[in-house]
Amino acid sequence: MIAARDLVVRRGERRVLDDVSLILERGMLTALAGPNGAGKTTLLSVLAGLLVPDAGGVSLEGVPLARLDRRERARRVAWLEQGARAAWGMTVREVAALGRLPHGDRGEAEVAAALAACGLEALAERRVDTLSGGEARRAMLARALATGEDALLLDEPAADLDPAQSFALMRLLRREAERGRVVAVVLHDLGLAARFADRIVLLAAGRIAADGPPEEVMTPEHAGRVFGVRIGTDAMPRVLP
Ligand SMILES: Nc1ncnc2c1ncn2[C@@H]1O[C@H](COP(=O)(O)OP(=O)(O)OP(=O)(O)O)[C@@H](O)[C@H]1O
Repeated sequence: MIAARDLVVRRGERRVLDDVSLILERGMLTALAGPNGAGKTTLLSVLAGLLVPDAGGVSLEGVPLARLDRRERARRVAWLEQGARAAWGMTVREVAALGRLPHGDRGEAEVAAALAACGLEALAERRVDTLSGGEARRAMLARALATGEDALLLDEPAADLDPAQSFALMRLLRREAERGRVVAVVLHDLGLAARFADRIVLLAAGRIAADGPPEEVMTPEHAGRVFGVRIGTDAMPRVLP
């Protein structure tokens, strides 16, 4: 598991993470949601060990991330940054294989499994700079999948994906969680979070505003307080997963 305790990140005078504590268990799919600027990316990058907090700390299976060398951390915690895109002419397979860099091996079986999981087998030899936005997003996801042993931390992986691909992504993440990984994912699509996540952590102004199963977190009261919008349960036609 990944445990974060009393995290504070300051940007100038402002605390963009303000005393955040949270434990991410293996086997659970956790969605991080919240308004723009709430601190989701900041939190995920601290959890990945890429940003050192001003106070507090993060541990992976009881070992402080700061004590792991960068290579080991990169092997164990896979990270997909927001808007990640490979812009040069590598093939999809080569991009996925970048996930094996911290392992120092070719990891052909892991790369093949990641490509298959992302539905990219038919595109494996295509140059990534010829892909559609959604296909390119899946190629970057395959890179993350090929890497991580313990944890997958993904920042808005569903951006650019159509409904079928979004659902496929969430099912894939559920399977990864069920295989015993820690899986945490930033989502702006609250419907997607509500349908597929085991747990939703709602961030607002650098603090945890709500944390629990979707039915407890996705309430009209939280939506009003955190996002300033009204949500209903019956007015709109719903796409079923
Ligand atoms: N390097 C930086 N310097 C100054 N302020 C920063 C820096 N990085 C982030 N911030 C600020 O910290 C706050 C939290 O940013 P963060 O990217 O974590 O938000 P977010 O919840 O991921 O937002 P979004 O949904 O828009 O991606 C924002 O107000 C942002 O402007």
